[in-house]
Amino acid sequence: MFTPVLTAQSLTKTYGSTVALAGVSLQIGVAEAVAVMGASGSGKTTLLHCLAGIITPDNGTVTLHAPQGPQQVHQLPPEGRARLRRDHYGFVFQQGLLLPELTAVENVALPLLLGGTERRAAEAEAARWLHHLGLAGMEDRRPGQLSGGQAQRVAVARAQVTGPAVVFADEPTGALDSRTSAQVMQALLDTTVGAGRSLVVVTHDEQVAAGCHRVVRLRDGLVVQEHAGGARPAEVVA
Ligand SMILES: Nc1ncnc2c1ncn2[C@@H]1O[C@H](COP(=O)(O)OP(=O)(O)OP(=O)(O)O)[C@@H](O)[C@H]1O
Repeated sequence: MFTPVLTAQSLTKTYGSTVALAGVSLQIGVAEAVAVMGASGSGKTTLLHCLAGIITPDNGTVTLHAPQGPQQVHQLPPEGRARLRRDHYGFVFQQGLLLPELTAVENVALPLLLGGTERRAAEAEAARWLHHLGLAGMEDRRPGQLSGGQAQRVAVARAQVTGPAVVFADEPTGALDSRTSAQVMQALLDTTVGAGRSLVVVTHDEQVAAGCHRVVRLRDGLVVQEHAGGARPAEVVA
């Protein structure tokens, strides 16, 4: 049975005369991995940012089906969207966006500290995630002392540490070779859909999309194709 975690309806967004989204409707299911693909400029990042409450659409609605009731993401003021992102979402970007002056464990602990968790507990939980992602022993390294794949796994750990309902990833493997890319994508899938969470991943990489349940293709700000990816729910849902 398909249970939606996120519902977007008729999203539009323009920047001056550029139409980034021309009316996109999309549902993301609980424990579903959805790849968003399309040519450069087709609106992928704009869609991800609308779903994630980073920006608001000009028109249309985004509803997060949170345990405490539906949240109208598009109507929230900036501070409400910031809270929603902190409480319900995780993020992984192409370059990881780790803070260079913090160690791996401090980077991963950061979302918990911002949410009010005490430092010792936050760092213990962060270390647990690093261990889970095969990074035991790297806790005290700074991002500059990690390989690209290791840094991305730290970013995956940071996205998961608060137990978000949905993880958004924008080209999470874009800077990696294909073998490392496959490992990072597997880590993302294991820690999201493998734990009952949802994943929305913007990618140009067909291999990454093949690991998802569903692939949505955009052109000129519209969904022009939607088809199953390579993953079957029964294989990845714990
Ligand atoms: N902040 C902005 N200001 C002006 N135009 C923007 C802005 N953000 C996006 N755009 C424009 O909106 C359109 C869609 O951009 P978007 O980044 O969503 O595309 P994309 O599919 O993610 O592209 P890419 O694959 O190159 O990252 C593009 O024409 C882009 O130039």
